[in-house]
Amino acid sequence: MEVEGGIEKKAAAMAAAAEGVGRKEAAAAGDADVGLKELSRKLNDFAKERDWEQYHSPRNLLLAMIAEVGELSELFMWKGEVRKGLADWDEAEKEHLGEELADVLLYLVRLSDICGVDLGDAATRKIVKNAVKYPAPSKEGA
Ligand SMILES: Nc1ccn([C@H]2C[C@H](O)[C@@H](COP(=O)(O)OP(=O)(O)OP(=O)(O)O)O2)c(=O)n1
Repeated sequence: MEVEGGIEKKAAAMAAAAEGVGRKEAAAAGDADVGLKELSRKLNDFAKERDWEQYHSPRNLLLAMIAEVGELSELFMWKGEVRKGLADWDEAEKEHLGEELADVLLYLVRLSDICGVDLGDAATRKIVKNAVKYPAPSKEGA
C-alpha cells in the first residue's frame, strides 16, 4: 500500500532525528510502504527545485547509477562471504548499506522515468515472463 505523503513524513522525521529529537517519529516513518511512482514524483521535484533537470539525461543517470553500484560493491569488497541478515555487520555499516542501495534505486527510478518507462509495470511484466520461461516444478500429488 502506498502511503500518501510517506516520504515527506519520513524525511521530516529523519531530519528531526538527526537533530536529536523526534526519535519515535523516525522509527514510525520506517514503516512507510513507499511506491515507485511516489519516488519518481519526488525525484522529479528534487531535480526541478535545483534546476538539475538539465543534468538528468539518460546517459548521465545511467553512469551515476553505475557509480553508486560501485560504492555499494565497496561495502562487500574483501569481506569474504557475507551471511544473510548481515549478522557480523555493525549498525553503521548496515545504515551505510541502506544508503547505497537507496542511491542505486533512486537513480534507477529516475532513469526509468526520464526514458518514459513505467518501472513497476515493466518489472511486473518481467516477473510473469520469467515464470513462463522458468516454470516451477509441479508438486507431487498436487
Ligand atoms: N545530480 C544529482 C546528484 C545527486 N542526486 C541524488 C541522487 C542520489 O540519491 C544522491 C547521490 O548524491 P551524491 O552524488 O552526493 O552521492 P553519495 O550520496 O553517494 O555521496 P558520496 O559519493 O560522497 O558518498 O543524490 C541527484 O538526484 N542528482
